[in-house]
Amino acid sequence: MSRFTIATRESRLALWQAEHVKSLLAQHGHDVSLLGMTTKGDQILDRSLSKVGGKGLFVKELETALEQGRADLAVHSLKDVPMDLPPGFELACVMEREDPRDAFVSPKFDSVEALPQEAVVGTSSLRRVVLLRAFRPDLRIEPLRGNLDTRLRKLDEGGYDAIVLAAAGLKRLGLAQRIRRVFEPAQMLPAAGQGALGIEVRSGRPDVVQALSPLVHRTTWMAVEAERAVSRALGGSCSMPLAAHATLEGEVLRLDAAWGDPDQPGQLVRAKASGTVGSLEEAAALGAEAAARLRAGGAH
Ligand SMILES: NCc1[nH]cc(CCC(=O)O)c1CC(=O)O
Repeated sequence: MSRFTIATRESRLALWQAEHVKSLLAQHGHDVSLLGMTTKGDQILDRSLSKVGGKGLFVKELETALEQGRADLAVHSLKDVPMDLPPGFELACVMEREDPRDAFVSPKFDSVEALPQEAVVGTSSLRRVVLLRAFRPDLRIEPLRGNLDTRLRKLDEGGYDAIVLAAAGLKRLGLAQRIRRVFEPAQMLPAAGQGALGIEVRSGRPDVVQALSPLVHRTTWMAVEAERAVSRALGGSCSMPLAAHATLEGEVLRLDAAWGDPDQPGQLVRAKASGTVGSLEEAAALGAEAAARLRAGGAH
């Protein structure tokens, strides 16, 4: 039984996730404390993240804490974790996925179909923008940044008719009652890794990897490995207008991916790949296959 420190961001969702891992590790007899920190990504609320360095801004400070030995593990929403970690770091654990779907949240309207012409929808996700435009080109999509509570507050203050958020975050924070409708993946394909938690460690920490092994959810890991491989093959950034969603039944993995050109509203490229997978490498190979199909269809 060991003592571990978890580096975490201080948003309500990040703290929920870190506490969740803490309690699971405690059930396995470990003594765990949290080290809360504010990252650059949390401070930048006015600009699009893709313009200032991408979502990696959410993980950098946590990695520094791992590097300096101030913490032993960092818990992340996998969606925010860059496709390739910097040298010296590794993904030691992927946990069981929460709902991977996007949620429609609105004080007045039941679904995106119920929105009037030219309604204002808040999201800063390029993926959500290109997918929404593909079936509702009339909507006025306005930027919306900040943590979940901030985004809900901005909706309640009347700035938007509706917003789109990950169902997982809302459910984890006990805000599921705010969900008016969950989008089926066929309509709003989720982001690679959405709803899954990933745990990062400094390389060369077999003690931490060992302690985390009971928390690993292999089915989720296979699915997100395929999803992340799509993104990696198309350039690795997590701020691309890209969606990738995989499910696993037995050993059969089915992967759907979509890419939309922000400059060509309404045009989406879609691709699928499926096959039997017995390892993370095989799952990643299906992701690369879907990415090649997207590229052949014009994704860049
Ligand atoms: N982009 C921010 C982000 N990163 C992780 C989640 C929560 C859902 C998850 O764990 O994937 C969210 C909120 C959202 O997209 O609405």
